[in-house]
Amino acid sequence: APAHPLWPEIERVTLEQLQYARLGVEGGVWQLFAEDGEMKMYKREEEVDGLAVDPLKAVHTVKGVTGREMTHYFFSPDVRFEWETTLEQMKVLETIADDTLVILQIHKRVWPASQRDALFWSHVRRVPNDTDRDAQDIWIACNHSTEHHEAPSNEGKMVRVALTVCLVCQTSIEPPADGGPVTRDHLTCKITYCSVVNPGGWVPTSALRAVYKREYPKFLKRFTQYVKDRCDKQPILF
Ligand SMILES: CCCCCc1ccc(-c2ccc(S(=O)(=O)CCO)cc2)cc1[C@H]1C[C@H]1c1ccccn1
Repeated sequence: APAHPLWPEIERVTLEQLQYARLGVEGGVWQLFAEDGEMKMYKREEEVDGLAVDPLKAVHTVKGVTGREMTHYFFSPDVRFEWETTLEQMKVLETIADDTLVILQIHKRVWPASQRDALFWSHVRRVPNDTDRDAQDIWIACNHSTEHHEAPSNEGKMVRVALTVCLVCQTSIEPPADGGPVTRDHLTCKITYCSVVNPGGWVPTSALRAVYKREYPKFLKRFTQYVKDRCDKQPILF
């Protein structure tokens, strides 16, 4: 494993997020707040220092793509502006490895709040499925706020959010009955997207919850559709 000062934290947080995502939405603590076809979005209403920091967990089933493809496009900075509509600027501050980056993102201002930026490490990895041998491996992409000497301190211009986000994907293959080749029609990708965003500075709770209710379903729907479109007619990446 690369000898980088962030590596122990990246390893710990990524595996913690994997366990957190795999807990699903049992326990009755999660409130369903949006549904669209296979996509179900849950939240928990929590406040930290009077700020709404509502953990979010979404589950979705997407046909025709693999978990490797889904997490690849989520991780890749090159395509982020294709699907992230709230992004104004993005800069890769450090390439720690080909699967690990430090990224600074400036998001569009969301009225009535002041503009926000996010500084985080981003990591993607394949995790062998330890419970079900003949299942496909699990793929996880994880973004977690970090410090970085190259990130400009905004001199009060921008408010920095704190976030931990993960996208966990499990691919299933239903092989064709006639023993023919596996095509995208035989693929199903089960997705769990988790996010906890601390807005970093005061936003009226009602306004923030309205933004979450509007932005998160749009974001996950647009992102997953983007991956389906990109993968259509392309060779399958398992
Ligand atoms: C008044 C709003 C204050 C908080 C604004 C804010 C900033 C960043 C983020 C955010 C940052 C990263 C990610 S990601 O999953 O890592 C993908 C890469 O971009 C996801 C969401 C969210 C929000 C909250 C609006 C909410 C919102 C929700 C989904 C989309 C846009 N805005």
